[in-house]
Amino acid sequence: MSAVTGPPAELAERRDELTPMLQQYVDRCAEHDDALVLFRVGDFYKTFCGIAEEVARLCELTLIEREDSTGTYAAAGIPVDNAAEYIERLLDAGHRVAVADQVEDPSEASGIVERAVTQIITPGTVVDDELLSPDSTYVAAVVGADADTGDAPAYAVASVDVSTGECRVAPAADRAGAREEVARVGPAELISGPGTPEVDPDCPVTDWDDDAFAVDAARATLAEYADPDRFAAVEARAVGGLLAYAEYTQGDDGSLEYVSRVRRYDPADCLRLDAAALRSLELFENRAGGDREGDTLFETVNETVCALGRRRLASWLRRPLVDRAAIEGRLDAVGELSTRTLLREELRDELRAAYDLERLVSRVSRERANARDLRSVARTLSIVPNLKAALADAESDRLGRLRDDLDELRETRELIERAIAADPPQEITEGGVIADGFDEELDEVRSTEREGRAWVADLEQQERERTGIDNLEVGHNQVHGYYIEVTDSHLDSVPDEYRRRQTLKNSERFVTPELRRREDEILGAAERADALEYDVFREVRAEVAEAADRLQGVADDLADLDALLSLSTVAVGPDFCRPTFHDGDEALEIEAGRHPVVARAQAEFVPNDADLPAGGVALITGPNMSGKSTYMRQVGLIAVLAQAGGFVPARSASLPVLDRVFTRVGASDDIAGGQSTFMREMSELTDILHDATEDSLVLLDEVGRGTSTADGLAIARAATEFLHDEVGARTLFATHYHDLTALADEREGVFNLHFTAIRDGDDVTFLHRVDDGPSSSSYGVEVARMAGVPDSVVERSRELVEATDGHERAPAASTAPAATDGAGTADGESEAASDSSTPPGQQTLPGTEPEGAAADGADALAAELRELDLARTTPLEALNRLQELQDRVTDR
Ligand SMILES: Nc1ncnc2c1ncn2[C@@H]1O[C@H](COP(=O)(O)OP(=O)(O)OP(=O)(O)O)[C@@H](O)[C@H]1O
Repeated sequence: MSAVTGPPAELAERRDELTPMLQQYVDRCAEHDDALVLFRVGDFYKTFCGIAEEVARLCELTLIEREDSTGTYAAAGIPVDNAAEYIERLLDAGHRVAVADQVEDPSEASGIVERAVTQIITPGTVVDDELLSPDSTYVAAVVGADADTGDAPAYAVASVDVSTGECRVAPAADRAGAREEVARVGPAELISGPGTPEVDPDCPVTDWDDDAFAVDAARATLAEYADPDRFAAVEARAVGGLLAYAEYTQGDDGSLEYVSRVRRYDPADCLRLDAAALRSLELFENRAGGDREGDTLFETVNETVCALGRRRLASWLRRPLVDRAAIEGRLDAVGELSTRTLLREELRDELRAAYDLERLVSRVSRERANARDLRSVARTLSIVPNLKAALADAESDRLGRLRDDLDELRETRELIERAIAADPPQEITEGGVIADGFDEELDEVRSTEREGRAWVADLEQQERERTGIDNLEVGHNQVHGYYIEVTDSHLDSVPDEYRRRQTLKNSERFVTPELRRREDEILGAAERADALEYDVFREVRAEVAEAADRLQGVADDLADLDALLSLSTVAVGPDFCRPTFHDGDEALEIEAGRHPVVARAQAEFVPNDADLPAGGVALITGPNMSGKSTYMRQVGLIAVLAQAGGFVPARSASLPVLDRVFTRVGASDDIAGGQSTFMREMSELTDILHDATEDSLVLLDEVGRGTSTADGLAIARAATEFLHDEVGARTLFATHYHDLTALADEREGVFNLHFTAIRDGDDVTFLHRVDDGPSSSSYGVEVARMAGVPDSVVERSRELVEATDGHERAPAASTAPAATDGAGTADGESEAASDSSTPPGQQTLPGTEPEGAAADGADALAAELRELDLARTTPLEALNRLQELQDRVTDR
């Protein structure tokens, strides 16, 4: 119960004195004390007291005083007709919403109409179309095994999309694995009970009844959807507890019949991307936290034409394949579609007409579908024969299978087309829903109604002729029904059987016994027709619901086809190629690769090659903004896209099947996210060092930068050595620690790459081209010079850097097992062997004493100099900073 939810105190304490309506409100609030209760009164959802204040504040509604015999209360009302828009605001503010609807027909109620909560709307369980984005919306639960029983697996992560019925559960070996799976699912809401571990999700967490996660209760819930014996205890608890929650949120509807399959899956069966990788590769969100069109890999390659395909493509990118045959299967289909332009466009045109069949079917099963929804089901089914025909000569296995599997569901479609009116209204209780000719009884009743109306329509003319009153009129109003109106000047001509009904200013209104009889007949028939239509509609809907599984099968196939078409549409773009895969012992080779997102926005994008042998570690140096991160991400994205079954932006790509892509983006790059602490950096590094395998791709960007230079360098070096010596993962490591480049001479398989910039007068041009070998270490000072720093200061900086270079290699080398000859420095100069007497982290500066306080000062100075981020420093700042440093050196 939050501060504002639960029964308002001023009402609850005197419940018995309240009006019956407010008593009901208090009761519903008490039953749902964790949600804001919206209480249906007429055309509004009303709220009272504290809840009203909160709702009025968040929805910018007027707070009114409601007065009755028992007192005055604050009240606010949300109009039922556009409730969705307001409910969305309440959800965004972190609330849950319980909708209490009238569950009795007001005309039949004795006393106050009974209201019950029919739906609880939470961020992860919305089913209302108006509140749903086209993307998947999951609610998830994580459960840990009971430590005493030593059950395996240790954790399970369950997720369900209540709007489509997609439900899955995955085992996880440890909490990190569970956390990673939650990140991959990306739920809108996470359910937690006392036994559930903390996994820091990026979404609201809802406390949920602990009992639901107890193994017996959970198995009992699960038994309604799947055979509980297929699941380990911890999996059954996670998915059973979660489904119980989903049922609870759907109020009266109870069991979610359309959850027809609960799938178990193993996260290791896909290319694993943890939260850090999803974020830094910008798969679904750019690092600024948005998903602006074109800013993410997903938006860049999303050419789907229907919601089904959009969600499918997202799930393929979130979980790329690791099974080579399955990858090749998708690539074959993408390849075929990419070369057959006409077929591709024909299929896409057909799919544009597809509605969101998954969600429609779930609405049909939940008895929430209206007549328009059924028409949309039929419309979607009507494209199936065309798709099958278009795919008749498809050659690839995958497309052939799709063609053969696609189920036309002819009977279901015909049933809907025969039964439902062509353009039915939104409401299913007000008639006009069922087509003529479908139900005999309905047809009869309708014809009675039609005849009656025709008789009335003719009456005016007939009576004018019979009575000779030429301005006699037949009309209708709500109160008196049909009447015959005669102006006062003609009252003499009114026949005897006319009965007076109403006197107006200049006229009188009459009825006749026959008109009354006809009226009753019309009204009776209309009412009967509405009731009949409703019954017939429900029967038709129930019959369609019987085919729910088959319809979901069609939805599945349409989703696959749209996703394949999307990948093939991207594949025909300039310079995309089909990747090839090898067993993993060969190099990851990319020729003229491009970053799919950056290259799309940048016409002048410079393609780059990559050649990373098994176990190879590439150390990438180069000035800020030269393209290091882009290059590394581009390798990662090409791998992800390829394993999702897509063509890749390169001239050629020969790839291993990766098991995971790890990324660690250094502090400076993450600052925008506001969450870059050194601690976080290290814990992500720990995960990588623990979990990477020789089939993994590791992308490290400026690791160690969040701490002092010496520590950072030591950590970066040790981590690189570990990855190379112990793990054997393919690694790309972008670093500003120039000293790290010496590792290339010590370890086979470690090599240097660099990015350069060239100077032309005052202009710096970044080539964005990757080249072999390390970059020049004196680049920072060059930038300072270009920025206009005075010559004397630049000269002094150069001296300091050279001196530092000469000595700083000592600590780095001293951590390596083998002594080094110090060759292969930045400038290509050979340096003397390191001074092994210099302690780690200490440098000697020319013109200063090598010992004591002065040496410490020089150390600090050198460290500060190296940490200067020149690409992000304005000339003025640089000048001031150098002045400050110079002052310090001169004072000494
Ligand atoms: N291959 C390329 N062709 C054209 N432009 C590129 C290329 N690679 C990167 N760029 C451009 O250069 C900018 C900087 O690239 P990137 O962030 O990769 O540099 P960086 O070397 O990692 O910088 P830092 O060290 O500051 O993190 C990018 O935003 C992009 O616009």
